[in-house]
Amino acid sequence: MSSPRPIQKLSEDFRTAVNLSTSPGAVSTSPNASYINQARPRSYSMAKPAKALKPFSTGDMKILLLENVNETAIEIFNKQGYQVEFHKSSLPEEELIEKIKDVHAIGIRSKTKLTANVLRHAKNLVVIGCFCIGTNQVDLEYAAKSGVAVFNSPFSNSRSVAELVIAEIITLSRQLGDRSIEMHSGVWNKVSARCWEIRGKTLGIVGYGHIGAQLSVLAEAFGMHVIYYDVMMIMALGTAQQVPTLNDLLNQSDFVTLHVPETPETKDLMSTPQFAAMKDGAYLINASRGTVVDIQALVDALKLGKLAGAALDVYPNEPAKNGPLFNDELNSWASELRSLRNVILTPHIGGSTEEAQSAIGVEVGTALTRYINEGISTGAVNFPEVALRSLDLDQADAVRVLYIHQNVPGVLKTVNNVLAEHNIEKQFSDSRGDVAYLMADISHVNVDDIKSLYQQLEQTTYKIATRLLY
Ligand SMILES: NC(=O)C1=CN([C@@H]2O[C@H](COP(=O)(O)OP(=O)(O)OC[C@H]3O[C@@H](n4cnc5c(N)ncnc54)[C@H](O)[C@@H]3O)[C@@H](O)[C@H]2O)C=CC1
Ligand SMILES: O=C(O)C(=O)COP(=O)(O)O
Repeated sequence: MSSPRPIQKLSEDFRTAVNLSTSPGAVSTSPNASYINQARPRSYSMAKPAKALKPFSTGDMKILLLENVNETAIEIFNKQGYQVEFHKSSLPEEELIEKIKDVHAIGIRSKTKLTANVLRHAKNLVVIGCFCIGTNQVDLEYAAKSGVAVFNSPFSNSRSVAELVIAEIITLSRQLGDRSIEMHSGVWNKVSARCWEIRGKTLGIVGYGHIGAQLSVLAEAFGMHVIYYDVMMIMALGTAQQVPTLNDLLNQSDFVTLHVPETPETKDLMSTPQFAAMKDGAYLINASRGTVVDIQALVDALKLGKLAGAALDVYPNEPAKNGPLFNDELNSWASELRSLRNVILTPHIGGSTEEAQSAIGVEVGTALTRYINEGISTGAVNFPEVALRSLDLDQADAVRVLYIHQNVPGVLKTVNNVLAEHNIEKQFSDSRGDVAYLMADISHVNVDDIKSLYQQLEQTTYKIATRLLY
């Protein structure tokens, strides 16, 4: 092994050698102890001090955060010395395209649409963070094929959504929304007609995943009988029962609540025939995605008195920012829906609690930092999941190779021929669909080797993206 050199010096040498400034190639900087302590996966041995790897010198990494991503994430990125640009709302497509051109990472929530048309302008993009559960707003396949990993927070706001739904079940059942609106306009209207306890009523949960299952437990604690429909066979919690078809659920439930992802199969899952199949006087709750309900058909069912009420948190078109924007221009049925009684309308706040947002900020912020600094893709939603134990601090002449490529035969042979001049200490490779990802730690590499290694890997036929960390 050659004698260790100051890491900052090595970084400068490499930057000069390969003439890279802010491209997603690779330059390391000095270790950042706070990151090592906070973010290292628990399963990693801390027996030997780990070498911190970064692809850019401090300050080169540009992160664009939209939609009021929580300050816990900003703190994580600031500690790394990354440049953070923060916006409270999402951006119009043209502005987004301009901004995404030179950023290395972007953090969004459910509004920002990262379509192929937007992503093709993102020449330096390494990673996308969805600071929410849903990832339907991102073209995941296009991102993967461009070598961009996508991370989300699979369950940090599930409890918040489940609690909101419990509140809505009682609010609908007791017509609390209407009573409150009346009182605010000075009207005393004491009624008990068609106001019910929820005890003993049947809750039908469509989609028994993280949110549906959590809700099931809470609802049973209120004395409700729970049934659920899911495309998968899922173990029932408590005394809940899975039913074989959506229709079985619809014609037994007093409350139907939707917790499915946005997919082609769930588009208009609830439309005229499904409302017809529901019990007379039942209620619908949707806190999943706006496309899951045909809202004009819901308006008709409510007007006919078939349903006794509904609570909607999500809509096919949602405003990009706060303000008086929920109108017919956005969704043709908006004013008709707003005029209906016992209909609760909320502005996509299911996951909007201090607890959820702060947890999501830490979770996704940490995942992005780990991917940027170490290449670890565990938990990515569109990408092969690859991780290696960290390099030790004393491994000054070691390089971590991150090589994303098309998943075709023969690539590893070519790449290993390039790497074989060095000592491959450890390597791991995985594929997902058309994309594969190789991570290798190699030693006995000097600065000139790094340049040539980078160039050789960049020239391979099936390469999608290369990063070298050291
Ligand atoms: N309103 C809000 O603020 C929030 C909304 N969401 C939405 O809620 C959705 C569900 O979240 P999780 O429970 O965490 O997801 P999950 O992935 O844990 O569960 C979804 C369940 O739906 C089932 N499913 C999929 N397609 C189906 C179909 N066609 N019919 C019946 N079941 C189907 C799946 O098998 C799975 O069990 C998210 O995808 C997101 O769109 C999530 C968080 C906050
Ligand atoms: O987590 C999700 O999927 C949500 O729908 C919440 O979205 P938001 O973070 O409020 O834009």
